[in-house]
Amino acid sequence: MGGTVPSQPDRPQIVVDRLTKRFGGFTAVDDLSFTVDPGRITGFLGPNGAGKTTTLRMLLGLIRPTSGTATIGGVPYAAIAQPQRVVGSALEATGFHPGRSGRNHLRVLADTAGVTSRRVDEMLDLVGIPAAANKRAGGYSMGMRQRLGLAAAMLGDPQVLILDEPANGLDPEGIRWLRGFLRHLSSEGRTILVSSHMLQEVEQTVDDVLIIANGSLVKQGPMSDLHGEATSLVRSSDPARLAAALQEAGVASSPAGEDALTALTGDLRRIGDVALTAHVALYELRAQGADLEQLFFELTESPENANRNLGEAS
Ligand SMILES: Nc1ncnc2c1ncn2[C@@H]1O[C@H](COP(=O)(O)OP(=O)(O)OP(=O)(O)O)[C@@H](O)[C@H]1O
Repeated sequence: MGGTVPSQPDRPQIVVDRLTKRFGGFTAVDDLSFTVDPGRITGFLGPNGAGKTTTLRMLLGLIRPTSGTATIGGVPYAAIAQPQRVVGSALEATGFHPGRSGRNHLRVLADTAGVTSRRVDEMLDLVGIPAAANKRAGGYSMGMRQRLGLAAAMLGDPQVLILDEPANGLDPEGIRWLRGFLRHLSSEGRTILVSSHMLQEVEQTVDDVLIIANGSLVKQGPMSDLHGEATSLVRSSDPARLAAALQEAGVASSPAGEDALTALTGDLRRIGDVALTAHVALYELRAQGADLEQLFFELTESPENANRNLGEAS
């Protein structure tokens, strides 16, 4: 706070550079570096205890790094003049006064952030809990508390959103809603960082992934790189001919029963295009999906194998 305040770029990037946090002799975050780009949803993934929350807390200026830096739009969080207008965050779905209604909770925050109370009602609408606005937040379900947390994060109309496990406690409908919500915000060019301890939970939500284990980065890149590990089941009129055509197109495959192949790609369009060109009729074409659970396990349980497991992906 105080001093000269550098102006924030319109589309701020998050940059974490050699960030380390030790608690006594224990290293929770270990020389971690990554960037998070605007206009994309980035999943910050790792098993329980990997150091995600600790990293987010340093990013939000709540705890001090042992070494390294974390900046948003080029400056540390603490140096941002009106942080709620630049960065919205929801670290955990607690911290609500249980006796206070959702609306009153947001009003208190709106006052602090210098935001009109009209915006409070707009945000309650935005997150889909207007009917619960006057109910005690203490009686909210986990999903409703998550939505209230998102409403709070969005109060200042921030360009950057940092959310810790926002899908926790949401039912499938809630997760689908969250996906649409975040997608809309990222399409407006906002920078969105979302943590999760389950890759599958955010598989269809995020554009990019950052995977950490034991406080260190094991993988950063587009989600499609992980999907690149996928395979597809292809049933067709002429599997041998299709296998040859796929091979020519650089896609390996192996027989999978009578009229089927397993192709080593999750790119269904590509298979469809190759089949069309080869004049092979497709009877079934379905992504079998990378075994994300297995992949996540391999990445986070044996970081030294990460690059090998992911081939060229970086
Ligand atoms: N204040 C603290 N003092 C000591 N150790 C801490 C402190 N905060 C976190 N840790 C430890 O640091 C490690 C990383 O914790 P962190 O909460 O960042 O992990 P996480 O990836 O967010 O996990 P989870 O998904 O369980 O929230 C854990 O082993 C945790 O016990």
